[in-house]
Amino acid sequence: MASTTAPEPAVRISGLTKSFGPLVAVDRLDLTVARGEVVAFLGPNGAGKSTTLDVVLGFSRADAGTVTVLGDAPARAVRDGRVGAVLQAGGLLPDLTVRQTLDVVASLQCSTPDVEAVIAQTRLSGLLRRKVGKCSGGEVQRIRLALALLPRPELLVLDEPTTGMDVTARADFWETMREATAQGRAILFATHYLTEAADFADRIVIIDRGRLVADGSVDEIRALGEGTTVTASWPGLSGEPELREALAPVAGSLLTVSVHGEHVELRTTAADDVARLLLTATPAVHLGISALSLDDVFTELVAQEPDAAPAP
Ligand SMILES: Nc1ncnc2c1ncn2[C@@H]1O[C@H](COP(=O)(O)OP(=O)(O)OP(=O)(O)O)[C@@H](O)[C@H]1O
Repeated sequence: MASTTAPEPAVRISGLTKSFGPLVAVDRLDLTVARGEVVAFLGPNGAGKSTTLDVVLGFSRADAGTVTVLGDAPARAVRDGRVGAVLQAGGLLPDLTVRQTLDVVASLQCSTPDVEAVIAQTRLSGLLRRKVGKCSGGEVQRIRLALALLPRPELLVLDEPTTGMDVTARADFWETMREATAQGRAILFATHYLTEAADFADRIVIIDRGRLVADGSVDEIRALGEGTTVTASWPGLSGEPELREALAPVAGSLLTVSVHGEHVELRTTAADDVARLLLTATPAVHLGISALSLDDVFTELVAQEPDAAPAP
């Protein structure tokens, strides 16, 4: 039940477990999305994102744990029009125009949606007479977004909404999202694109093999990656042993070392010392120092899960 003083979060997932036969797709997952918060849900293929979102949307039931949406059972919150979803597949009739599609869906709603406002928000006014079957992938996702916004939902759930779009279409979709969601509704979106997570979300949640591996702001996630990357060219370098020998005084600071021909790449907790040594005591040139990218951190986080994945 929603309280008048302290509203329940948009999504509260506690100990969610969901298996398919012997495969544990989601394993004791805890995740909360506050009202008005925008959360990106990341993980490699098969990590359990869609399985989790299916439970949040009431399409399937948890084997264990609890999920509430806006303080209610997921299926009920969805039925009451409090949740909008943008999914990848299904649901649209190719022979209807965009206008007809919006009108039909609007006519099925309990409340009277402001169709014109949604058309403006999702920049569909130039497409209204086009048949849905003739729209591009990016345009179809904008139509789906418009349909999801019609009931003015308090929570929007998007499952990889920009997959398959080119860079321009993706940027356009998120720009539209930004305008369409300026009203402070909560958003939970699954994505494979770290940049859109970093650009659009307040918080990033990463899962791997059904388990939570990181949950925090973009800066907090980035800070999980230890060290700084130092790159250089070393003309005539014979191999990694020669590099390691030269760096012996700072060996304790080295996290990773890789050598590709004359190209050297290191991760270290003492970038200045390593850089000084490379430039003064070795033939290395073209030195570069950079913070770890979000991609580096993501790769590291999902690679270091200790448990073996269940057999497929
Ligand atoms: N209905 C199902 N029956 C059997 N196995 C399933 C079913 N749905 C999902 N799985 C399995 O559960 C695991 C998690 O799948 P899920 O689709 O949730 O991952 P995901 O993180 O959304 O992946 P992707 O990024 O590739 O979409 C995968 O191993 C998948 O094969």
